Amino acid sequence: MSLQLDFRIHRASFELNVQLQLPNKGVTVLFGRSGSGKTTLLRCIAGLEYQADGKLRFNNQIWQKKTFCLPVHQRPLGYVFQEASLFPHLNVLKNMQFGWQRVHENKRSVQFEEVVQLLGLGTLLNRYPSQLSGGQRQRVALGCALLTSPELLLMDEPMASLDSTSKADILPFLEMLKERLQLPVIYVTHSMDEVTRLADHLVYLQNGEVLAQGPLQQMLTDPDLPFISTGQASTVLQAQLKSSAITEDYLAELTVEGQRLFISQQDIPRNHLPRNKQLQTNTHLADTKPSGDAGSPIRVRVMARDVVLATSPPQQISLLNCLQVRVMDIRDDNNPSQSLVRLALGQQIMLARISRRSITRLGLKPDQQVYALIKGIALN
Ligand SMILES: Nc1ncnc2c1ncn2[C@@H]1O[C@H](COP(=O)(O)OP(=O)(O)OP(=O)(O)O)[C@@H](O)[C@H]1O
Repeated sequence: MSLQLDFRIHRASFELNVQLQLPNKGVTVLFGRSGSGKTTLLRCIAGLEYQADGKLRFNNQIWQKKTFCLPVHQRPLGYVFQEASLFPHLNVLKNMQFGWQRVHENKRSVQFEEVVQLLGLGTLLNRYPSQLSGGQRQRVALGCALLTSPELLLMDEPMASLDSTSKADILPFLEMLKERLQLPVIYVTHSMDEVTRLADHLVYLQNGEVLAQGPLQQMLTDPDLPFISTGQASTVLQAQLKSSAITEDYLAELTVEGQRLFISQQDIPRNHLPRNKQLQTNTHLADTKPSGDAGSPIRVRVMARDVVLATSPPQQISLLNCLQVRVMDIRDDNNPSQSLVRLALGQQIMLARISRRSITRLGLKPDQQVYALIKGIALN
């Protein structure tokens, strides 16, 4: 079960040549610089690029081959664009009913009320698009796409036109959507924040070709890819929230590879918090239904620059998190005073950016057991 594609497009100043097999679950992010071909590839999948030569198979359905191209409207997909495209003369309810009513009852994979609740749209149903903020419009556009009961959701930089407050508003909804609906999503962005919050699988496009693809953590820590050499170098740890996790001082206790990790309660997605703690945080999600699944996986982004290394566990120190890790390798950084250390934490990989002087002073070497110290407030 997957999406298999093989596309070529020749334009005067651009060529796309992409062969991919993508997982049919979770969020696949198409990442790359401006002009690398992300939108073009998404449009090929939707059937909107009429010059595209190639093949496309979604699960057991052939959407395109040499002699055949399934028309766009017959592909079971939803498409969310950079700018929400809503009917201006219809209120939110009618906009959402438009696609919903066109799907036969037997073919509906979501309930109308479920989508309204999931996206927190209950209080907006009587408003017209002109009376909505950019983030609210995008939530409605997403709702409209979901109500067509798609088997695949395509999202092209859905937050690119939003300010940072609206982005922060909408990201938790996307996280919840990903968790609640078993709907594969292909998502275009060049925001590392969105990548680390949403991606399960990452495809790195460069000049119309796939430079690399793979699971998120593997891609973010791959020494041959540009991610580790940026100032934003980070990794995403897969952790679990303990069931009695929220402490009296508003920290959440997680476990990662059998070790304890504390982060601020406010950085836990609201739907992961035990129910009695849910109203204390993220109040903009108040009209969505929480799941409260303690023990469910939580991703924690750790920036390489926020990790301190020690050869013995420090005493009397304010840092909350001290993880036992093994040095995998040490590489020169773009900044000549710095080194980038890859660390094995059980089956997972972390990054630390520390000075070359500290590497020498501590005598750090591959395979050495060390302690990675991270401030709780540096994690989210
Ligand atoms: N309709 C078109 N006709 C001709 N060239 C096009 C057309 N659409 C896009 N291009 C070119 O194709 C290349 C890939 O464009 P595309 O929009 O897919 O890139 P992108 O990675 O999505 O970029 P961005 O991140 O800026 O949105 C670019 O060089 C662009 O100028």
